[in-house]
Amino acid sequence: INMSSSVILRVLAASVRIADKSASLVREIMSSGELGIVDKGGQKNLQTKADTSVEKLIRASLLSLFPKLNVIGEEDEALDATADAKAGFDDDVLNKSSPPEYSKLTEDQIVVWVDPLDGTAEFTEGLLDHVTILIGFAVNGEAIGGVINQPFYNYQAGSQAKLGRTIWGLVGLGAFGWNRSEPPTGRRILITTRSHSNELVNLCLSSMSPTAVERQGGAGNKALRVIEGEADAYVFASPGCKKWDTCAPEAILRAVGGQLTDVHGSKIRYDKDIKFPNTGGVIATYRDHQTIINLVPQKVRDELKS
Ligand SMILES: Nc1ncnc2c1ncn2[C@@H]1O[C@H](COP(=O)(O)O)[C@@H](OP(=O)(O)O)[C@H]1O
Ligand SMILES: [Mg+2]
Repeated sequence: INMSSSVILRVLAASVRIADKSASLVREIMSSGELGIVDKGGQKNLQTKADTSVEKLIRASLLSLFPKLNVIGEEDEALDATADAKAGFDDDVLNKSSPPEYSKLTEDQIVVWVDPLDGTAEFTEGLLDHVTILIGFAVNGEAIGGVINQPFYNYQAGSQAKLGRTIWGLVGLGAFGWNRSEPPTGRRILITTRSHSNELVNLCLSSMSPTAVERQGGAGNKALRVIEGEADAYVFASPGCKKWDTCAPEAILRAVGGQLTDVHGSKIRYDKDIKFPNTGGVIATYRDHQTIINLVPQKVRDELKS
């Protein structure tokens, strides 16, 4: 390991490898057929053995290398000392040079938001390409870097296709591992929740005169669809998403010039002592963010306070 790399690049390089190991674990649990589904209460709020085992793996691996990081995860599992923490570092990340603004960051300044399995409801239903593993990094309350691993990418592409992929990014450096198809001008495909819809969510969508509305699981998955040009905006007028759902997606969007905010267009904060829910909802775009924000109806603005 190149110890001359900045801390943020080393944390990212480790996280890319940890996310890879996590993806193998998720695929193993899926093929075992024993998902161990637990209902956490509320609307489609599920947990599986994959959520808890992956969170333990990510937590143990990161903290064994960087003990001063602030790691916050969806499942809040106690640290499992038996998790094999040796994942190594990704060379492609280490070979980049850190943007100057982050070169002096220290471990304790970084807050890591972990969603071990985003799109859990869809995972239990076999909609495997909606599932992602999210590791996001925040500094001074802002999402600055992240990893999105899609463990079942290509699962319908035949047995020759390589299963799974990793997208990572850092603001000021860019994001890697994605491919954009430029959408036709004038199109407005909105992408939103599949399993957490309600009247307000639908009111917001219908007020935006969409060309089409797609309903898919996962905040990570939906952000990727926007980045790659399959959808024009991710719109979720609900307080149901949490910081671990949006930190990595927001950082990667920002790294490629996009935005992820609440429905008022205000930045989401990721300080270590912040409340978890994104009470102002979520809107993400690759471009023309303000155009979408301007279409949010007053009733939605009134009901979703930042
Ligand atoms: N009403 C709600 N209650 C609980 N979780 C919600 C929710 N609305 C959204 N979420 C969470 O936000 C993430 C994205 O939601 P969706 O897939 O519906 O777009 C999911 O994360 P997890 O799958 O990691 O739990 C989901 O559980
Ligand atoms: Mg999630």
